[in-house]
Amino acid sequence: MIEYRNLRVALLGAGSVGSQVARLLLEQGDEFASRIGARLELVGIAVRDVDASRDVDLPRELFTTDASSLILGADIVVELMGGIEPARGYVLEALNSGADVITANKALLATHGPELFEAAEQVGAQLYYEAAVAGAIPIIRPLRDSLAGDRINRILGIVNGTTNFVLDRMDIHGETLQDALATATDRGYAEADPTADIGGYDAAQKAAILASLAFHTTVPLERVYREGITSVSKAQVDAAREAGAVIKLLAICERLTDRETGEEGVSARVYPALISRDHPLAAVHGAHNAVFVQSAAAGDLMFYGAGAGGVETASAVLGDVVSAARRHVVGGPGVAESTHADLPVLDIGRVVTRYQITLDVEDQPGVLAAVARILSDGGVSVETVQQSVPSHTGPVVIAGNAEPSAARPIHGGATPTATLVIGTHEAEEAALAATVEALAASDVVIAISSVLRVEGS
Ligand SMILES: NC(=O)C1=CN([C@@H]2O[C@H](COP(=O)(O)OP(=O)(O)OC[C@H]3O[C@@H](n4cnc5c(N)ncnc54)[C@H](O)[C@@H]3O)[C@@H](O)[C@H]2O)C=CC1
Ligand SMILES: N[C@@H](CC=O)C(=O)O
Ligand code: NA
Repeated sequence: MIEYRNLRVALLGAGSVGSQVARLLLEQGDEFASRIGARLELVGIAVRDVDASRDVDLPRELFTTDASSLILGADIVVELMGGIEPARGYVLEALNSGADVITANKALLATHGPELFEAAEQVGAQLYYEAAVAGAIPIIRPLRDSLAGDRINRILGIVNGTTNFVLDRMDIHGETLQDALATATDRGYAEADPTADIGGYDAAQKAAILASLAFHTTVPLERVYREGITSVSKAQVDAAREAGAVIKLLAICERLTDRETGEEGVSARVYPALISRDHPLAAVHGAHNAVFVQSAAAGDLMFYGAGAGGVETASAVLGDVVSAARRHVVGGPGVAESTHADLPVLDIGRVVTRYQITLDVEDQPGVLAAVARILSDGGVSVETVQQSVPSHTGPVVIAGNAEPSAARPIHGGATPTATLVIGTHEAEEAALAATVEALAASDVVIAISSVLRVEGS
């Protein structure tokens, strides 16, 4: 027997995710009422254009362009518009009025999170955001609640569905980045501006959110090192496959000790990296995501599932709606953000990982020794070297995200060339970058065609 009054839900946005949330709220009203002990009443849906065509058939009378009026008097506001403004203003309006807010907006959380959490705390409202990281996969709640008694040391994951879809298509079907991105956009995986996906911005926002939660430290978005996938070439994808590896866009958040100062800090970074085909992350296909969490007591945990997609993401949003609604009905404490550790966020230069450097050299006696000397002088220790002859002279890439520069001509055009693929042991990023510059400046090196980090050992 339901006695609690109806809970008024205002929905902002009816795109890929919002339209599915609205459909499920309407279709599963009785089921939700039983789970919550109160009926959820969808009071309206704010959109830019009430007459726009939508994939989902929803009652026209629910639509409005007046978001502020909807927010007024709502118990729960679901923000699925995306972007910073006006979403930020509406979320603040909702929180200040005492409504709980559910959002999937990682761009907003990663840039204005502290302001929003503060506003929520002031009035005792709650801000829920399970859908903001890794779509349908439960990862926010496990980090915030289930692992609240543990110490998280590292998070390694694929957290952007669009780029995983694109890299997968480039790898398996030989598609171009542009064609694969068009399909991802059609399927509702991509952001309104897909540059956010392929430029690594979306993954960086998620890394900032994950690192902040995991390390009880506010990690500002601008301290997250970011490289997207726009410079990943077909040649790199093909070479990775031939070598039994695959390129994935990874988000990595970890505790680090600065080798120079001994200071403990955290690092959050996003870049395309090589991982072995044997690694479980290599088996994450399409728009799926996977997040590995390494913690002191629980050990290794893996979270896997749909990282993007309208109906899949709606699941995470509705989970938050039900939680918020149950809090209205049965009470209980909310969850405050925990940033007490306040650890420094370390620069990318302090990160330690392995690398694969592919370079074209003159095929002459002594060249290998000269290359080995440059690496050793730079403090970068070589694990493997493979050589093939002949080679092309591709563009020079000085660092992972640097713009390619023109290859130097081979004098006289007759010098035989060879391609060296060097795998390094772990090295500090700063040492590696300086060594790659020294290699590029060396007379024996014709071109550096690829520098990739190697993760997941
Ligand atoms: N599509 C996906 O797979 C996932 C999306 N998200 C996040 O969910 C949010 C929504 O994403 P999508 O549904 O894909 O976006 P979308 O672009 O498909 O839909 C956005 C909706 O918001 C409305 N809207 C936008 N600006 C507005 C404004 N100024 N005033 C009124 N209405 C406005 C639009 O009319 C549209 O109905 C974003 O924050 C996105 O990052 C999170 C996880 C997965
Ligand atoms: N554009 C995002 C959507 C989910 O967050 C992605 O592709 O992962
Ligand atoms: Na999630």
